[in-house]
Amino acid sequence: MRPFVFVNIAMSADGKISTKERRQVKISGTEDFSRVDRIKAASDAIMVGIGTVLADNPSLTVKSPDLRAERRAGGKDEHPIRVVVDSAARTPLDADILHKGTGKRIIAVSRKAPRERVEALREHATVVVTGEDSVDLQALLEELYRQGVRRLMVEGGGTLIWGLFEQGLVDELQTFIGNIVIGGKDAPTPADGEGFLREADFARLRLIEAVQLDDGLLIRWSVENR
Ligand SMILES: NC(=O)c1ccc[n+]([C@@H]2O[C@H](COP(=O)([O-])OP(=O)(O)OC[C@H]3O[C@@H](n4cnc5c(N)ncnc54)[C@H](O)[C@@H]3O)[C@@H](O)[C@H]2O)c1
Ligand SMILES: Nc1nc(=O)c(N)c(NC[C@H](O)[C@H](O)[C@H](O)COP(=O)(O)O)[nH]1
Repeated sequence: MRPFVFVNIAMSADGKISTKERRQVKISGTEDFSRVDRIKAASDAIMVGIGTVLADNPSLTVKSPDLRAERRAGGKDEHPIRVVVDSAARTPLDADILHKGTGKRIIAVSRKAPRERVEALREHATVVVTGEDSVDLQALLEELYRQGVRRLMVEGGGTLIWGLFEQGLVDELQTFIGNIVIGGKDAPTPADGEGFLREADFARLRLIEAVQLDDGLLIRWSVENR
């Protein structure tokens, strides 16, 4: 058993999620950022790849005091469990995700992660070890389910999202398309990695809704062939 997995990503009108130097850019406007806060508050856990932690240093906390109060009233921690997929245990010990806000953190590493890094991270987070060279995403999702996670939000980046699509582990995709053009053939996109080679393998989506937010468009799809 695994949680319901939905990906939320913001991309430019030309399909990029950051600049080619992986510098974070503001793609969402205020309406989309408050929507992101709401769907985060409605999730049991939120997951990112180590590339995103190193590039953006996100805290992944719920920003609205009202939404945090609602979670507390429902008997939950103020913030969802924060999960980093980090095969080689490279999460910096001073990363905001380890220090900002209360609640549980999980760092998922592989068996090749250096033992001293893993021990240092254990001071701040629960460390889950799966996979040989890179984290076994299926096994990680099963472990999150065992820990009570039923609804998991994935916030990127493109490498982790590709890994989840490649293995048929995504149930829903929410893409906000913002009103900027970033350009650059090497700028990250919502699903990077190798990409599917055969049409038969493509993830197939069904449109749930498309709504205007600010000067952009939010599109929600369910994944049909997971
Ligand atoms: N616009 C947005 O909504 C948004 C959101 C998040 C990140 N970003 C951008 O994305 C970029 C970072 O993306 P990225 O692709 O470099 O890194 P990422 O966040 O996707 O992390 C990739 C890492 O995940 C780890 N990983 C471990 N096991 C894996 C597996 N089985 N499959 C896949 N990955 C595995 C690997 O160590 C890999 O290096 C940054 O530029 C950031 O600003 C944008
Ligand atoms: N939805 C969204 N729109 C954007 O325009 C943008 N740049 C991100 N980027 C994702 C980023 O990696 C972090 O998830 C957020 O910046 C949250 O980080 P904080 O919790 O505020 O520290 N996400």
